[in-house]
Amino acid sequence: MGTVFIYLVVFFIMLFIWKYFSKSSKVKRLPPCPPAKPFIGNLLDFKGSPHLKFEEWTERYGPIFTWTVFNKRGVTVNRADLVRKLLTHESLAPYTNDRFNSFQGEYVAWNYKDVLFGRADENLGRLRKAMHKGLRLYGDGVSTFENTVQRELQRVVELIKDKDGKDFDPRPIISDSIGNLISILLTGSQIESSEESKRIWKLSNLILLSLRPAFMSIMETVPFLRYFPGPFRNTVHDVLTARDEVISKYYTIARETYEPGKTRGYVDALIKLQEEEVDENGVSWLKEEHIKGLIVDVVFAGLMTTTNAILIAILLLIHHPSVFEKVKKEVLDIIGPDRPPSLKDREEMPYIQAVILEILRYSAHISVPPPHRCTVDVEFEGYTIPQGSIILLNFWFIHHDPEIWGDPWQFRPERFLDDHGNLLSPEHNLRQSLILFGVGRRSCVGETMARSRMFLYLATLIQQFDLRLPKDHDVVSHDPRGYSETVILEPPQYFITAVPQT
Ligand code: HEM
Repeated sequence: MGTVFIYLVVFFIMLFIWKYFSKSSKVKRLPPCPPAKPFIGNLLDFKGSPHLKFEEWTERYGPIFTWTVFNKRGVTVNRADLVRKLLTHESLAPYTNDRFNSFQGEYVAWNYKDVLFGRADENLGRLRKAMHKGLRLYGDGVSTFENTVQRELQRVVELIKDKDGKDFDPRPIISDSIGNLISILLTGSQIESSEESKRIWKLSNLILLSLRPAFMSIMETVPFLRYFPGPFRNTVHDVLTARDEVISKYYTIARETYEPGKTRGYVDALIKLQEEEVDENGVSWLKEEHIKGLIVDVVFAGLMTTTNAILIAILLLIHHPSVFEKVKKEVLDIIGPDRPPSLKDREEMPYIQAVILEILRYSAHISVPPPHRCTVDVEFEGYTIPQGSIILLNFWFIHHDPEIWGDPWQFRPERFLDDHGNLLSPEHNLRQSLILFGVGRRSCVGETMARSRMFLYLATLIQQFDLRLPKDHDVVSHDPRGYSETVILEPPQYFITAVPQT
């Protein structure tokens, strides 16, 4: 009874907020909007996959449309050239690259002390730089990274050989392996137990769940719901518990055992930066909570994105044996059967590069990246995007737009090659339409790492095995329209056969 009363009070407060904001809107011309219900707006439209709903709306309302959930307005942008303009044009970029008020930013990232959920304030540039430095993917860092991944891949190859040519589900092997790499990246040490792997996956899964548009809009409109018994309080509790477990494992221990002059991994590199970048009073701008926030970012953004990209890649390759044979030939011609693939090989391997681009385009598995927020009323393409609007980038449609791609539902790496088999230059129209890692001030900080890991994993698996459809299990479709309903898409469970290269 008490809970019902509380929810009724909440309902009336929200009704008041909605009325208040509806009256105070003095926007000139809004983008087209699908029909919305009084008070809740388009909330019910987001029951399923947001990216599929957005695809439907793009076909009906065009490249920019708007929607509401309670008093929150969202604007969705559905063309690569428009995304580029909105996020990078000098007259717009200062106002379109903030993130929005979020439960994740406030609670999970210690009041926006990270990059992923962090505000576009004076610290953002420094934090992005700190993250780049911590990831150490330049200079000597590249060979350290390469050696680590190569060693990890030897372990993966042995695990797959143990399957003895029988069907197996590659997810546990790949997800443990990427988890292991994250652990080595953070502290220099491997994951010690399956409990540890479960811990970082639990945190990532919970953050992913809390990123659903309906959940976020409700949490922003009525933040105090998190204090009342019910699903919101439970989610908040679960995410924070998982976050603290990860931090105590990766930050607290690294801090206690830190030795100046010795950099075991990302956490040490950040502690070192904290010691170096101090003002005249010896106080660093990089606070302990920033370091923790950056750890949460690497765990969440680094784990799910690449694991799913590699699993999608394997699924696509077993369904496209002619692509597999072609890429295998390139791997064996350039690298040969014995030596581990190295990042330098990439320059001579246009086909595998085209395959990786096409895997990421075809699946568009970051279907709707983390929302941006408009900090002032912005005039754009004849419309007003009102101050405070959430801006969502519809990467799903952008990478499947038939006007750009012609046959978007065909997996065809050749689309990224010219008549001589060379990779299209980054300036080519099609490459410009590919904005998988975002553009401008909030583009992906982990792009180099993600691309490098994908290359090394795929080149090694293709070199060492013939990857084929399963013999004794149902064949699962590779079509991304059937993947999970979360904002980072993941393929359903599937089985493969891997015959070792003789
Ligand atoms: C296939 C793999 C990946 C893809 C496709 C991808 C894609 C993206 C996209 C689309 C964004 C949002 C851009 C925007 O908001 O405008 C983003 C942001 C971000 N990514 Fe990635 N990402 C990948 C892997 C990674 C990895 C491995 C890391 C870290 C180790 C990472 C760290 C981040 C961070 C911290 C941000 C937030 C940047 C900011 O807000 O300033 N990502 N990524």
